[in-house]
Amino acid sequence: MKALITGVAGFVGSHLAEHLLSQGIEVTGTLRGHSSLRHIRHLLPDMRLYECELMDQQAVDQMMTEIRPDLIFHLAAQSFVPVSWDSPAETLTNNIVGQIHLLEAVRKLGLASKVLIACSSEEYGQVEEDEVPVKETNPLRPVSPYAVSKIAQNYLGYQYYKTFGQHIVRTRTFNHTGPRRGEQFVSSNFAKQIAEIEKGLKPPVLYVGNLEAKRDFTDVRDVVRGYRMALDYCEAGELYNIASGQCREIREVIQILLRYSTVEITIEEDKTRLRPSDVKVLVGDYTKFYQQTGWTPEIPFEQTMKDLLNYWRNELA
Ligand SMILES: Nc1nc2c(ncn2[C@@H]2O[C@H](COP(=O)(O)OP(=O)(O)O[C@H]3O[C@H](CO)[C@@H](O)[C@H](O)[C@@H]3O)[C@@H](O)[C@H]2O)c(=O)[nH]1
Repeated sequence: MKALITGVAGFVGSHLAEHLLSQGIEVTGTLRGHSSLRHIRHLLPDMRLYECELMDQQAVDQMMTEIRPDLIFHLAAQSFVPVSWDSPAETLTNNIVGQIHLLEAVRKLGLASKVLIACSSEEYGQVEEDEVPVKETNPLRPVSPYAVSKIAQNYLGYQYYKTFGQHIVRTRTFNHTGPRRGEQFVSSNFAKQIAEIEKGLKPPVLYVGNLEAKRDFTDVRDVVRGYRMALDYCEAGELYNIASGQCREIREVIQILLRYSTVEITIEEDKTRLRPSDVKVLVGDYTKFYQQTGWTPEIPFEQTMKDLLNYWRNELA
């Protein structure tokens, strides 16, 4: 069984590669020329890397001709919401066109690959309090260019399934975190700041943005287990929420991280961290995914936060 992971050098890609390799699957991961290998260096003896620019159709065709994967996990994307306000055109182009090139290669080569498209709960956007936990059928009210790019990826997946019969499964994953999470994302950013304060690298002030937002966090290691199950058990053309079903105010993330630390801190709002529009509440109903696969999250959020803090302590050591 051969799997292709696009964006393997990223946070989710590295965990997914680890998981698939542990199951005896042959893994090839794509990355861009300038990507750092620090999250995947330990996997290199067992995994093939393929430098491929997804914006280049010819490069994608060549890679797919060589690899002919049974499973494709399409993760590569511009994934940080605030960047999408600074660079909306780049976010939309990267996230949409890269995926078109991948699906076009599958079509032109007549491959029977099963494809997972990593969509996002951000697509739901402005969710009303009485709509949570949100089901896959909830209206979409996107409030960022990133959300729009993910809606496009989602519907392109649907369209290629309908038009060409490709085996495409779409997952709408809610927030996920854990060791190796990029430092710009909220839980990782706070954990890194706390680790820096512990080491005396910065004054005991934790800079924050909007602490009133509510999110649904799942451990990345549970998410990647779900991604494999999605291609094993889910129906082509269908869309599934992957979530924990638990709602947490961002403020609570700080409280939990601080339980594992002895530092005294003050919290200060950093206005540059506030967004032009922020999704107020996202909590997912993953009943459909559970019924199809038997998947449930296993790692408690507290454990995830402990592991994330330890990750940053090791990085700074
Ligand atoms: N990044 C960040 N966010 C902060 C901060 N303080 C408060 N927040 C709030 O914390 C929430 C989560 O922010 P992020 O971690 O940046 O994640 P996101 O915008 O919810 O998007 C993530 O989840 C999506 C799934 O819903 C993913 O699709 C997306 O790629 C990303 O992982 C947002 O409401 C944000 O305003 C801060 O200092 N930094």
